[in-house]
Amino acid sequence: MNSQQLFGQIRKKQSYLCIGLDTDLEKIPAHLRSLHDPVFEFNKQIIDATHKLCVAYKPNIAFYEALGPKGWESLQKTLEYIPDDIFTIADAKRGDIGNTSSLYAKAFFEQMDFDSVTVAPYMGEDSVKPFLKFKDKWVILLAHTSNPGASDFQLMESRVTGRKLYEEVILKSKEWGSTDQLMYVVGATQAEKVESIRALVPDHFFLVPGVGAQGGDLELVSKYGMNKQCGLLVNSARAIIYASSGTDFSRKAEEEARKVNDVMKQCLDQYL
Ligand SMILES: O=C(O)c1cc(=O)[nH]c(=O)n1[C@@H]1O[C@H](COP(=O)(O)O)[C@@H](O)[C@H]1O
Repeated sequence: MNSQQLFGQIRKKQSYLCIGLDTDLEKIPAHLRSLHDPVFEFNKQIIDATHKLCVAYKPNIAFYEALGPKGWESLQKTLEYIPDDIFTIADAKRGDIGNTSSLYAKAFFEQMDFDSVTVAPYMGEDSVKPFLKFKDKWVILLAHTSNPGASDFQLMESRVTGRKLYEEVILKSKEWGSTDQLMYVVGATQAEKVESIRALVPDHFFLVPGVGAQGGDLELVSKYGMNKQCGLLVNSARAIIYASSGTDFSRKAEEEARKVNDVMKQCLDQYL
C-alpha cells in the first residue's frame, strides 16, 4: 500500500486509527482461554468488531514471541485474517548489522506479509537500508518515542549542530528512502513536540502511539501533526482491546474505537 492508497483509506473511512493488537493471554477474557488458540480467537473478534473503524492494525510482536511457536502461529493467522485494505504493522523494533537486518526484513515481509515493520535507528544506515529494499513495504523508524525513557538519549543535544538526537535521526534518515517507504514514530505523550517534528518532515506519515492508556492528547497531536494527506496513523491498544474483560469485550472495543473515531472525524474536518 503506498501513501496515496493509505490516504484513500483514511478519506473513505474518515479514520486514521491504528489498533494495537497487544494481545496478552493474561488479560483476555476468561471464557476464551480454554479454546485451542485463544490469542487468535480474541484477535478475530476484535478485528470483526473494529475493522470498519480503523485503517491499520499493529500487532506488537513481543506478545506473540513470548508464547513460543504457538504465538507465531497465532500471529500468522491474525495477519491472514486482517482484511486486505487495512495496513499492517509488525511492531518488532528490529535493526542490526546489514546481513542480519536483511533476514529480519525477510521474516516480516516474505515469511509473513506485513506492509511495514518498526525499526530502531540506533545502529545507523546499514542497519535500516536492508528493510527499504523490499518493494511496496515500509520502515517505521523510531524518532521521538512516547515512553518516559525517551528523554535519556533522544533529547540529547549535539554540541556541533545544537539539534536533539531525534532530530538528527530524522534529518539523516529521510535521505535513505522515499515518503512511500519511510514513516516515523512520534509519541503522542508530548504533543507539543509534534509541530516541530512535522516541520522537519512535512510529507512523511507518522505512527503516533501513546493515546489511550498512556494519556496522550489525540486532538492536539492531530492539530500539530496533520499534513495535506493526513499523514497520521494514531495507535491505541489497551484502551480499545481491553475495554472490557467480559463476554462483551468485542462490543466494548467497538464502542471505544468509535469514540476515538468520532474525534478523528472532527479533526479531519478541522485540520486537513
Ligand atoms: O513503536 C511503537 O509502536 C511504540 C512506540 C512508542 O514510542 N511508544 C509505544 O507505546 N509504542 C507501542 O505502541 C503500543 C502502545 O500501546 P497502548 O499504550 O496500550 O496504547 C505498544 O505496542 C508500544 O510498544
